[in-house]
Amino acid sequence: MRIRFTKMQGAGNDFVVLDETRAPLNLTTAQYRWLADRHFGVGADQILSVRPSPAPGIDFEYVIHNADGGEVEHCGNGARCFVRFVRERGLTDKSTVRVRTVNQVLELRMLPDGRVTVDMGAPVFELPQVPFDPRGLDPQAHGDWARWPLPLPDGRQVPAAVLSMGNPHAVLEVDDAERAPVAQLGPLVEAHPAFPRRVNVGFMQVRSRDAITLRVWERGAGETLACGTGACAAVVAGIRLGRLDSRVEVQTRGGVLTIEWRGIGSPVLMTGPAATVFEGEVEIPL
Ligand SMILES: N[C@@H](CCC[C@H](N)C(=O)O)C(=O)O
Repeated sequence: MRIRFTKMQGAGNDFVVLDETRAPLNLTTAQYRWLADRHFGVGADQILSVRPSPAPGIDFEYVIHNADGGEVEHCGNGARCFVRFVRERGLTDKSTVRVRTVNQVLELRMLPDGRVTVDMGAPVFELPQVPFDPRGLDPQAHGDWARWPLPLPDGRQVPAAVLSMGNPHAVLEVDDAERAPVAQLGPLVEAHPAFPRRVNVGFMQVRSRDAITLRVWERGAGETLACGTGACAAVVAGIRLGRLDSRVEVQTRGGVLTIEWRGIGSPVLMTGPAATVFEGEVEIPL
C-alpha cells in the first residue's frame, strides 16, 4: 500500500502526520512501528492520524501512536503540529480549532507569530498503583504525592511527582539535567511495577522561579528532544512543590516551550513552535 505523509516537528519532537479525513488507512501496529522506524521507515517519535469531526462542535479527531506502535492518549507537541497541518492543507481556516483525542477535547489557537497555544486541560494528581512500598506507607493515604519515594530494583529510592496530563507522568528533580542518567533511569521508571500502564519520565532542573531545563524519557519512544505533556507535568509539579511561579519557560534539547498554570482545577496552557519539514509518499509493507 502506498501512502502520503507529512513530516513535522515541534521543538524537535518529530511526527509522521497522516490525513485520514477522507478515508481511514486502517494501519496495523506493525505498520505504525515501521513508519516510526528511523532506519527502515520514515522515522518519528509519534505517528499522528487526523480524522474527520466525530461530533457537532468538534472540528477533528486526532489519534496518536508512539514509535513502538502503541496508541496513547495525548501528545502536546503533536497537538501544535496537528493544528498547523489542518490549516496548511486547507482542511480548516479557523484560527481556534477544537479536536477530540481518545480521552479529551482540546482547544488549539494559532498565534500571529506562527506558534500555537494549546489548552491542555487540568492535571490530575494520582498516586502510583504500587504492589509494595519499602517505607511501609500506604501510598493512597500518603499525602506527599510530589515527593513519593519510588523504590528502584537496586534498593535506592527516587522522589517522584506522579500526575496525569491525560497521559501518565513521573517527574524527578535533578541538579543538572544535562548530566542526568536519563538513558539508565528512564527505562527503569517507565516499566516500574508502580505504573501498570507504564509512564513518561521527566528529569527537571529548576534554574529559577520561571525557568527549568527538562529532559524526558517518553513511554514507547525513549528520550525525545522535547515532550509537551512532559513540560506541562514538570511545571505543575514544580508549582505544587512551591519551587516555580505560574508562568515558566521550559528549555528542552529541541527548543523552548512556555507553560502557564494557575493552580488546582485550572487548565494548563502550553505555547510553542510547530513546523512542517517535508512531505512524501511511501510504500508501506503489509
Ligand atoms: N511527545 C509527546 C507525548 C507522546 C505520548 C507519550 N510518549 C505517552 O506515551 O504518553 C508530547 O509532546 O506530549
